[in-house]
This record gives sequence, structure tokens and C-alpha cells, in this order.
Amino acid sequence: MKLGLHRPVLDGKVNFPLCLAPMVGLTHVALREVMRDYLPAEAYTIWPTEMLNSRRIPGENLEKTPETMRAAYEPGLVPQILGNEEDAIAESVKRLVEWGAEAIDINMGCPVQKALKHNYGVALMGDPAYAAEVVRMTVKNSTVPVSVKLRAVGSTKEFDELLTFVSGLRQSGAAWVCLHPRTAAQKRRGNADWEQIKQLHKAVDFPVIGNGDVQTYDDAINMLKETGCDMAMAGRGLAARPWMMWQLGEELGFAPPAGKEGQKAPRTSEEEGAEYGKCLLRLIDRCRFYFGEDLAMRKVRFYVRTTSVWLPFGNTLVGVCAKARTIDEMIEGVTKFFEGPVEMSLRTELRQ
Ligand SMILES: Cc1cc2nc3c(=O)[nH]c(=O)nc-3n(C[C@H](O)[C@H](O)[C@H](O)COP(=O)(O)O)c2cc1C
Repeated sequence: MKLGLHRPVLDGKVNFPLCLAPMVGLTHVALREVMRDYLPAEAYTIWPTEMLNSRRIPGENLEKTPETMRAAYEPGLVPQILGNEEDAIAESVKRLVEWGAEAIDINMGCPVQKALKHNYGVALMGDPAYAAEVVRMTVKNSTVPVSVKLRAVGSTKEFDELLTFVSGLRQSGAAWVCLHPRTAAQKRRGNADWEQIKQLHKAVDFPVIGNGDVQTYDDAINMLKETGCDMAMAGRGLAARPWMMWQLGEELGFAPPAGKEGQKAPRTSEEEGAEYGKCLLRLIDRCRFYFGEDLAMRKVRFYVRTTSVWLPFGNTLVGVCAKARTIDEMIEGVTKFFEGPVEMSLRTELRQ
């Protein structure tokens, strides 16, 4: 049975069915760089940014703004924008394509108050015609494919509503959609309803990416198998264990990541715990390189708060990072924390 990619994503360039989710404060250049080291050689996937406000992009220095910093070699970049005004969208898209975007993703899932107030993010889902119009104006101003990331509308019973909504996006030129089947009211808690991903994939003829609750490579495989979707997108779980890409690559017959030839992906809870430590130290180094000491420390602290929930003494690690006054102190504390064996659990209840 073929796992994912039944329909071509990025004109068939993507050959790996797992990708990272856009996450404010997390999906930045430093994390992408750490994560890319675990992508199997020859694998091609898409890489998001944090959501970017299309009203701000036109006036920003993209090379220097933390949210849009990028490494020299970053194939597959798909920045995510938030917006609803054609002028701002047009200028943002133009700049992002020059910056290296291979597609543009539109956020229609953000439930925060600010996005609701400005009538973008999940607010667009309450107005199908307007949402379709946002896609139309983005496609019209873009030389690269345009995708949309959305949330569930409600229960499976309201699936027809979702389908009508998605059909409108498709008619306006959306190349693919990503569905995070939790409702806005659920925020990021509770179970993601994968059944909606399955139904949506069955009902449309263009690529569907599934998202929500993928914590391990097994979960990714199950999502791909159970829903038939084209790609699995993972947020918190993949940020916590970037080597999930390597593990999945092994299952799918990909060669190990470059530089890891002849090695096997970490599998046991102790191997994973040790790898988390290595990854964190590398992330600290990369954050310092890109963001400078102060911002780097804030980004690392946020990363640890979000991802240490898979570690038995995650709170202690959060404390170590919070207490450190300098990056060097942070490195020292983290190194010490991982001196003994640390076991990483496979699943946890996601709350944040
Ligand atoms: C800290 C954080 C920030 C997020 N920011 C964004 C965002 O900028 N754009 C977006 O579409 N979704 C955002 N999300 C939602 C994720 O993309 C994803 O849909 C959600 O976390 C469910 O996937 P997961 O269960 O694999 O984490 C964010 C999630 C988290 C945890």
C-alpha cells in the first residue's frame, strides 16, 4: 500500500509524506536547520514558517526579521501568511517568492482574538465566500502554488459545510489544503478527528494534508493509512523529536540523512531521550547564531516548554532553562541534565 502522496504536492517535487507544522515562536530557521539534519537523503518535503502578517511583510527586512530569516539552503519553503487585503497580500507574496517561497500557505485556522477582530485566521471559515475571495486574490498575485491550512468546522455531522467551504477554495485556485480537525473551540486540546481528514480526502480530487495528534512516526503511518491523506503534518510532536523524519524514512526505505550513513535512527526511549538532549544543544547553538543571545534564550525556553512534556522531568529542564542568565549557563545546565539516562515517552496528553 502506498503511504501518502497519492496526489502530487508541489508539482510532484515532494516525495516524503511528513512535514512540520507552522507554529508561532517555533517554526523558525534555527529549528528548521536542526530538523533538516534528520531528513533522509533524497527526501523532499515542504517547510513552513511561523504565520506572517501580510500587513507587515511589505515593510520588513525579510533577511533580518526573526520570523522570516532563512538559511542559504532551504528547499521546499512554504511560508504561511495571515491576511485579507489584496494590496498587502500581493506585495507580501511578491516579496516572499523573491525570498524563495515555493508555495504560499494561507492561515485559516488561527483562533486568537486578534485574528478574529481583523477578520482573518479562523474568522474566514465563518464566511466561505470571503475565504474563497482571499484565495482568489492570493492566487492571482502569485507565481507559485497557494495552499490553505484550516480547522474542522464542528462535528463530523457538519462535514458538508466543510466540503462546501473547501470546494470554494479549490475553485478559487487552492493547490492543496491542510486540515487540522480540531474546532476553534478545542484550540489545540482534545482529540483531532482524523475521520474528517479521511472524508475530505475521499470527497475531493486534490491533495489533502492531515494534521493533529501525530506524536510518533507510528502515528504518522497510521494517519496516512487510516485517512488516505497525501501527507501528515506534525507540530509539537515533530518539534520534540525531529528524528521522527529519520524513523519514518527507515520505514519507507529512504537512505539515512546525509552525514548519518550506516547509522540507525534512535528507537528506544533512552536513545530518544539522549537524542533530545543533543538536539536541544544544537538548537541553542543555532538560535544563538541566528537570533543573538537574548532572543535565542527566549526562543529556547519556549521550545523547551512546548516539547519537554515527553520527558519525565520536563519541568526540571524548563526550570534549568528559565534560570540560566546567559546562553553559556543554559548550555551548561542542559548538558548536566542529560548526563544521566533520560527516557522520552512515546505519547503524552497535549495541552498547550
Ligand atoms: C505554539 C504553537 C503555535 C502555532 N502557530 C500556528 C501558526 O502560526 N499557524 C498555524 O496554521 N497553526 C499554528 N499552530 C497550530 C499547528 O500548526 C498545528 O495545527 C497544531 O499544533 C496541531 O498539530 P500537532 O497536534 O501536531 O501539534 C500552532 C501550534 C502551536 C503549538
